[in-house]
Amino acid sequence: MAQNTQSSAAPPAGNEGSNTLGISPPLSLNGATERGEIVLTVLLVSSKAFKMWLVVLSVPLLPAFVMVSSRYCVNVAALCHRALAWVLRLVRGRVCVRSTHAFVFSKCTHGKVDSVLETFDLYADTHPSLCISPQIGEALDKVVRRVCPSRVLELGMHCGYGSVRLLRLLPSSGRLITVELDPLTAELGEEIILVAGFKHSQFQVSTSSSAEAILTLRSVLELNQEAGEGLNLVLMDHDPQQYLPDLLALEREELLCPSGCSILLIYRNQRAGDLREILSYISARADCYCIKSKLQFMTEIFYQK
Ligand SMILES: C[S@@+](CC[C@H](N)C(=O)[O-])C[C@H]1O[C@@H](n2cnc3c(N)ncnc32)[C@H](O)[C@@H]1O
Repeated sequence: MAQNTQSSAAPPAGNEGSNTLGISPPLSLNGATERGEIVLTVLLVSSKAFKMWLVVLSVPLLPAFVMVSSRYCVNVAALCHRALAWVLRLVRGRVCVRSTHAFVFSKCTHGKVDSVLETFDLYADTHPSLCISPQIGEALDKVVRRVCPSRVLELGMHCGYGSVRLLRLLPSSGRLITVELDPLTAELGEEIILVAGFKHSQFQVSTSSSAEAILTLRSVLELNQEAGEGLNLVLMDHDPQQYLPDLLALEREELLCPSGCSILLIYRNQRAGDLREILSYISARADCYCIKSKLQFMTEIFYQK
């Protein structure tokens, strides 16, 4: 029954001008359609002519256009890359130690320090990361090259980026003690330091809070107090709330080299206010402390007794 109803409603073949009921449109409507078609044709023709003129006029400008676009193309591409990287970091949300480790472990060339650092930087380009940035890294390198430390303490190892960066500039007799609160992070970070090619004779990972680690440092470092031995460089990159208590503990335990020790305080997100307490302590202790340099993200203080 339904099939019959449909076939009777279908328009007869060859009657394209009719609607489904077979009724022709009124004459006035046909006229309007024709006028519309004429206007459309005129528009098409004139737009074609316009395009042609545009092409003709732009030919002499082509070399200048190529020059300008090739000059700015790089910047546009870099801008697009940075925008995309920023979006990816935003979307990915939280810092993930396992993901950082897996990326660096699988993509770097094992045994090549520079490759390890570059792979960390590559990861941080498109993922949220707590590792120190290349900008902080370069400032850190400058201090390490100037101080030439033989005993270094890093508080806040994370995935080992800073440790690798420090270790590569230490003299052959140099030693790094690096402290990490979180056991999984400490384990994965230690593996990366080994992947970079360093040996346990050059570094030691202490899996504990900075406060606990400082209490054991004297025996770990096997310091000869009579010879005036101590730490030559301390990198604080853990919890800014702990910077002052840890500095006081290092002093109390007599772990800072009396002939001179540089203490680097890292602060992220330009939150220099985090350092207010420790800096007011330093300025009150002008007898043995001074501020050596202040950067946007790092302050170097110098201790000498
Ligand atoms: C900003 S990340 C350190 C980045 C690292 N220095 C680098 O170069 O990649 C801070 C690390 O400090 C650790 N941490 C936080 N508070 C700590 C504490 N009181 N003692 C030891 N480690 C701590 C965190 O678990 C985290 O892994």
